[in-house]
Amino acid sequence: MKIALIGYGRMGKAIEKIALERGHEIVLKIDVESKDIDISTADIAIDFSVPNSAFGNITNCFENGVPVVSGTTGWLDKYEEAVEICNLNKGGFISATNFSLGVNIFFELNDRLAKMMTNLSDYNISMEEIHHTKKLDAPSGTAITLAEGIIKNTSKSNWALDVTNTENEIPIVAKRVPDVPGTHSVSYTSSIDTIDIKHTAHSRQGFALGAVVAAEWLVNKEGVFTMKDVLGL
Ligand SMILES: NC(=O)C1=CN([C@@H]2O[C@H](COP(=O)(O)OP(=O)(O)OC[C@H]3O[C@@H](n4cnc5c(N)ncnc54)[C@H](OP(=O)(O)O)[C@@H]3O)[C@@H](O)[C@H]2O)C=CC1
Ligand SMILES: O=C(O)C1=N[C@H](C(=O)O)C[C@H](O)C1
Repeated sequence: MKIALIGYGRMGKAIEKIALERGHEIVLKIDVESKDIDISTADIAIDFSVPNSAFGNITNCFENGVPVVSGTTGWLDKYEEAVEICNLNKGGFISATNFSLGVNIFFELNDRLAKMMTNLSDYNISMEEIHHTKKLDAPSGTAITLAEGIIKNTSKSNWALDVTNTENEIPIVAKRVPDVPGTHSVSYTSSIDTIDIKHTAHSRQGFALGAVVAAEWLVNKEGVFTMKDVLGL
């Protein structure tokens, strides 16, 4: 595949390495300085950039017939609008807050646990995410997806950052610690015990490999898909 990388930071570089190892070609590297780029020379674009550029770059791909795998977080309030533009252009799109196999299994586990806890009102839910200090958004996209999984399956109606004692919201604590690739945990605490589930990424390799696998899966397809489709979960 001829891949355009949108964003050539920590993730862009990790994706380049894995894509080359798997026999793909990087034909474009797009960053904030890029001007007059002809994206249509690529078979697919992989976007890991910044929240305020993602929507424009992604929809530009759809308008030029290039499918997109996007991992950028912090812009997803415009996701439905991007989906509409993808469908209008008969494009291909996968956006995921986390491309690693492990986290996608963790998402399933989180949904299942939330279902089991639905009627157990003695337990208080809380979440924590820990990332490196260069991260622009908080809470992480992965934490928001986990919270959405809990909201879908319990009486909680929202999530909130750094709150205590809330009836309807899931409290999320976001910590920033040098060099941490991404750690997420969900806890259910009662006076008797605590149930914790936790995912710890040891590097960015899982995110990058998942994004390249998603691109290989999407390249000749039309439609809007998720990592559940890619992984058959
Ligand atoms: N879904 C997933 O599995 C994962 C998602 N992420 C998400 O991916 C995103 C990128 O993360 P990461 O690589 O660590 O961040 P980096 O800051 O290392 O990389 C972002 C890159 O985007 C570039 N950029 C800035 N403006 C534009 C623009 N207008 N067009 C294109 N590129 C631009 C930056 O360039 P410059 O430095 O010159 O400003 C930088 O090279 C984040 O939103 C992060 O949350 C991260 C890991 C996994
Ligand atoms: O910015 C990061 O680094 C990460 N971002 C994603 C997120 O916001 O969930 C995924 C991963 O945790 C790393």
